[in-house]
Amino acid sequence: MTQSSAVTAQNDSNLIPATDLVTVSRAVADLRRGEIVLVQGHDNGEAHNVAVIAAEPLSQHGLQRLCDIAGSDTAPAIVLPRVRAKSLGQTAKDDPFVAFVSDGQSDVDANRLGEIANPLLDLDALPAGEWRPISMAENAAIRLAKLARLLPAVVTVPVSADQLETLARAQNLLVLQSESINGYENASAASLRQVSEARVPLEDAENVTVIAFRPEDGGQEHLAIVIDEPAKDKPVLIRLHSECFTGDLIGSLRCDCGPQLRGAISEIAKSGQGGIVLYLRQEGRGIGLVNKLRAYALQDRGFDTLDANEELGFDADERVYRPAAEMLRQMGFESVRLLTNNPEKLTGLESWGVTVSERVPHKFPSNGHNEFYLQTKKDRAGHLF
Ligand SMILES: Nc1nc2c(ncn2[C@@H]2O[C@H](COP(=O)(O)OP(=O)(O)OP(=O)(O)O)[C@@H](O)[C@H]2O)c(=O)[nH]1
Ligand SMILES: [Zn+2]
Repeated sequence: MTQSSAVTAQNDSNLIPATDLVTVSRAVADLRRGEIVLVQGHDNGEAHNVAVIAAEPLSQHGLQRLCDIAGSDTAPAIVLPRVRAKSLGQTAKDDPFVAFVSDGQSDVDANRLGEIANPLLDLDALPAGEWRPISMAENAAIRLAKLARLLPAVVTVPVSADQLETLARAQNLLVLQSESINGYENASAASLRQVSEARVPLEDAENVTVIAFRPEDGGQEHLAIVIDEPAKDKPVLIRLHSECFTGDLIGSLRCDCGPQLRGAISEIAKSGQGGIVLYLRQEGRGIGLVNKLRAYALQDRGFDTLDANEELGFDADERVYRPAAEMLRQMGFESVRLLTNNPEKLTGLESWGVTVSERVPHKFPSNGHNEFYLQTKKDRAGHLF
């Protein structure tokens, strides 16, 4: 499969421009290293911009810079998932995220805010202050923290339009539109292009080509593991496999990912018709490895796999399937037989134009450690075991 056999750019007028895609990707890196980014938004027709720093990592120096932007009369807000806010005593609001503003800047300390944001810590009372709904820009900032695979919690201060330009120039800070952040995942998926391929014989399938697809913003590559030479004019047997460092690489028994990955490769090889495993870089159902380890710590305290995600401020499943659909399209496959027990993968692929002609069950025996995990997927996530 060569690049020339494939790409015809997807005509999608709703996509954000490539320049915005790159800016969001740069902002993800800034947030991860504790830098401030500036986010523009509007609520009820009125501009509301914020300077944002991630609650993780949060240094006193970074927080001080944010307070300097705000001026001495304005305390920063910490934006938290509702579930965390509830555990800290907030009661009224039902929005998924809410902001807490303490009465004075003197109460604000980076360690304290870091503790407030950390759902693994039990805390006593908050400083005096009040809760308020979040703005569009703060909502986008939470999205950015999720894209950065950080805890979905940020610290913000308001910034006027004039101040925004001055700050961007004087402190070399990135300015982002909320719409660009919200449109990032789609545009990044649509921008995937084949960048390399090689033959990689595997233990369970000798005739294998691994093809790497990279998004234009330089984000993580997704991989197509093409087994034998599947025909393009009939439904191809595929598996969508979401990255799982613990299960795929070190043999974790907490999940069923390792057996599912190896099992899919051998089942496709045995079919004699060829097929594809798409290895998608959405570790931990899209929350990232570090947050998955946090979710495991919560599961060790009694939360199930779905509630643990939500306790951290994520959806139970944050995965997207446009990258998979885009890779299939570029390789010339329109219709698939999908190895899965997860109905969301069927609807996810179909919503991006791939025909799923059949679901092929993909169940493996439990191992003495993952019974509750599998049972939860069946009982609560609708998995078809
Ligand atoms: N957040 C979180 N992610 C987990 C947990 N256990 C496994 N995962 C992740 O879940 C994903 C496993 O997904 P898959 O095996 O592709 O899909 P599935 O939803 O189980 O559906 P199937 O196709 O039926 O296997 C991987 O990204 C794992 O890292 C957990 O307890 N918490
Ligand atoms: Zn796993």
